[in-house]
Amino acid sequence: MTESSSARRLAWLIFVLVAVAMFGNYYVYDSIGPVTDLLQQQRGFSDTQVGMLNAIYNLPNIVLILVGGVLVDRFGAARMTLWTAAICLAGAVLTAVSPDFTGMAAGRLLFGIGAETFGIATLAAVADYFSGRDLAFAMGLSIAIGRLGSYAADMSPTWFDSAYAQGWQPPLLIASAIAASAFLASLAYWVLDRRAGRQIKAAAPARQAEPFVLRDLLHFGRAYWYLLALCVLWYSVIMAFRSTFSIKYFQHVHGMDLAAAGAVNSYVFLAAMFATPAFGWLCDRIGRYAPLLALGALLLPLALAVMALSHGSLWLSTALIGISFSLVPAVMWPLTSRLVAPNRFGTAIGLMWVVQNAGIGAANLLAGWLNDRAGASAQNPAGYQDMMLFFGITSVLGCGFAIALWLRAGRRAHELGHQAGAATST
Ligand SMILES: C[C@H](NC(=O)[C@@H](N)CCCCN)C(=O)O
Repeated sequence: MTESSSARRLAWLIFVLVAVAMFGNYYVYDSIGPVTDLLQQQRGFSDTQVGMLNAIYNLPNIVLILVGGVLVDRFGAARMTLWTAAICLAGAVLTAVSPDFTGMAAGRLLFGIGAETFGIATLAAVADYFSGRDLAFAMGLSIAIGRLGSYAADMSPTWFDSAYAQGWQPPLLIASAIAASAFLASLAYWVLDRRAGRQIKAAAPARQAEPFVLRDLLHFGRAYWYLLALCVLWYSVIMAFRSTFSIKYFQHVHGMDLAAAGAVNSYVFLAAMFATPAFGWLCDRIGRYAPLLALGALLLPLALAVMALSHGSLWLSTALIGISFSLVPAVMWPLTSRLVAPNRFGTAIGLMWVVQNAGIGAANLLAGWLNDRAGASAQNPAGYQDMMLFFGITSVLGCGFAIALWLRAGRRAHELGHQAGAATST
């Protein structure tokens, strides 16, 4: 076996471990939704308390992820994946075994503190081991496996029906067991990284741990700031609409029942599992990041317009959202690794996710307020127009930043081909 083929095997072995860890992390993140009803029936939790179990995940991250990103650059992806997987495991166990709401909320808080930094560390791990040719494919595949974790959590009432029949606790203990497997995979990754990793890390320049200086943020090029703006605007719309309001909107405006509305929503997730790595692969092959990103960003306002203006079947708008939901993440994260120096990748993502978390929170609040103000309901479907207008304007702005990035790429191609040896066309 040649040195490069054994290096490739090791890189893919590490990828499998990181992907198992990501699956577990996304599963635990989405494990509260399916037990909501049981928590309300058996423990008497209110809607606000259940909402708090998810909101408390985002709250610390509005500040903490930047620190997490800096720590990833300082201590390396493998060590931070291991530490944060341990924090996530502790959080998942505390959530599952706590006798009261306060203990469960503390568990979710702990999980949230670990989970977003874990997300940065795992993206950095993939960037460490995959160079230009496979980078977008490997990142797309790892995100897809994370989405599979979310999908598995949504399907868990069917797959683990006997656990759900026993009450709220067994499903959360299953989530803890999955968090434990994520921790073991992170431990194995850390061991492998220490033993052999240094020889084979991608052709990219190695990360040199350097102290963080606030001034470094100013050295990110203009293309990075356009990407950050797109990240905030696009994720705010996609998360607030798809995860919070879409099912209700499909029921009230398009006359669907709950099962049909949920199915339409889940097709987007399902499609993303296959399409995200496929788009990553395409991106690696043609090396044109900026136009693909602009296309993905453009499809979101188009999908919303089709949805709001037509009353026929939702297949076209669902397909457009599905492509956007797959294409934008498949391009955005590998592109970020090209826009900044390797030893600032964690910091760059951390900064993007700080603003992204705040944006998603604000978009959820504003959309809910617009619906309440207009009295949106099944009896008053027109009441959803303001929300759709808000999502439409926000996504058009996001698309504007994607186009600005593309135009910038034409003039400053080197900014988008940062990695040595990477395909530099944009
Ligand atoms: C890779 C990207 N992740 C994020 O944007 C995270 N800030 C949020 C992840 C939430 C589930 N753990 C993505 O999933 O597209």
